[in-house]
Amino acid sequence: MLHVSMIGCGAIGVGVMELLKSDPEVSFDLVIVPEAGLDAARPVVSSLAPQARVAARLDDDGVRPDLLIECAGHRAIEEHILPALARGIPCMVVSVGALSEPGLAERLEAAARQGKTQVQLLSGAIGAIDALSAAKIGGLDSVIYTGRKPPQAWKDTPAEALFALDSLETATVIFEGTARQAARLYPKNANVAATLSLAGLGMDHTQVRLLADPGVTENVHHVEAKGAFGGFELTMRGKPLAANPKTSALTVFSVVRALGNRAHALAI
Ligand SMILES: NC(=O)C1=CN([C@@H]2O[C@H](COP(=O)(O)OP(=O)(O)OC[C@H]3O[C@@H](n4cnc5c(N)ncnc54)[C@H](O)[C@@H]3O)[C@@H](O)[C@H]2O)C=CC1
Ligand SMILES: O=C([O-])CC(=O)C(=O)O
Repeated sequence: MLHVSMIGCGAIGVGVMELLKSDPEVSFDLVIVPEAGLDAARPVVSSLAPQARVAARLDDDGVRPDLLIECAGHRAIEEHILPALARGIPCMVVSVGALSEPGLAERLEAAARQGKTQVQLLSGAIGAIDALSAAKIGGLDSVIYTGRKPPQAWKDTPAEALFALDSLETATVIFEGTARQAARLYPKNANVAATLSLAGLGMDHTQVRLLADPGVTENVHHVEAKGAFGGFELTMRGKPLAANPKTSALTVFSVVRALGNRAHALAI
């Protein structure tokens, strides 16, 4: 039985608890949300994981989880993942875009080394991370990522001030630049760009284009990679979650897969 503490009780966290509620090998013991979200989270958690407590932080002296998983947002890495790693608790992270902040990847590595443990960055909404990180070993020449989402998925981002999202009639490039710039400007939409960079050519050499496209209903991720291995092209058409159109449903499934791979006897 894998005893899991989870940070976040939003679109991803709820989806993950729903899918794992009848898995006898995974137990959610604690769900961490900010102080202001405790009352809202309690009834949701008690219906999906009745054994779980809801709290604003991991206990300093309580029972240690086998695994701490972040499904919350960039700030949660600083607040919860770094100290847990230093205490030796293995962690998984879904808000990979946070690692675009200079020095954070190195601090995560240092904390994990201090705690003699490991932090796993999950593939989330994108596929072929295994192929890309293997290709990197032989040498990569270029990685180009194009993210295309319906205009409403760019609400509450800098694109809202720059483009009339509600009345766009054609696909519009809202950002073009490096993965590092994309992750800084569009943190909730640039996790994929950051994940591809960390697996491949790095934040400053992975090219990114982001589009608001009234012609799509899905979150479309396109990757073109070339290198000593040859090349690949990948197009993912991710259905957005009803609870959060910025998040593709595959992100939930990727968390469930990662937890299953830790908990079950056969991993794939
Ligand atoms: N790697 C990938 O492909 C993807 C990663 N993500 C990441 O996952 C995160 C969560 O996504 P959703 O569940 O859709 O968001 P959401 O907004 O529906 O839920 C976020 C939850 O985390 C909690 N939370 C926020 N900050 C926190 C903190 N500092 N400490 C503890 N709890 C905190 C909120 O109260 C809420 O319960 C996003 O912010 C994004 O960074 C999202 C989509 C794809
Ligand atoms: O499609 C998704 O779930 C989210 C996304 O684009 C990202 O964070 O890069």
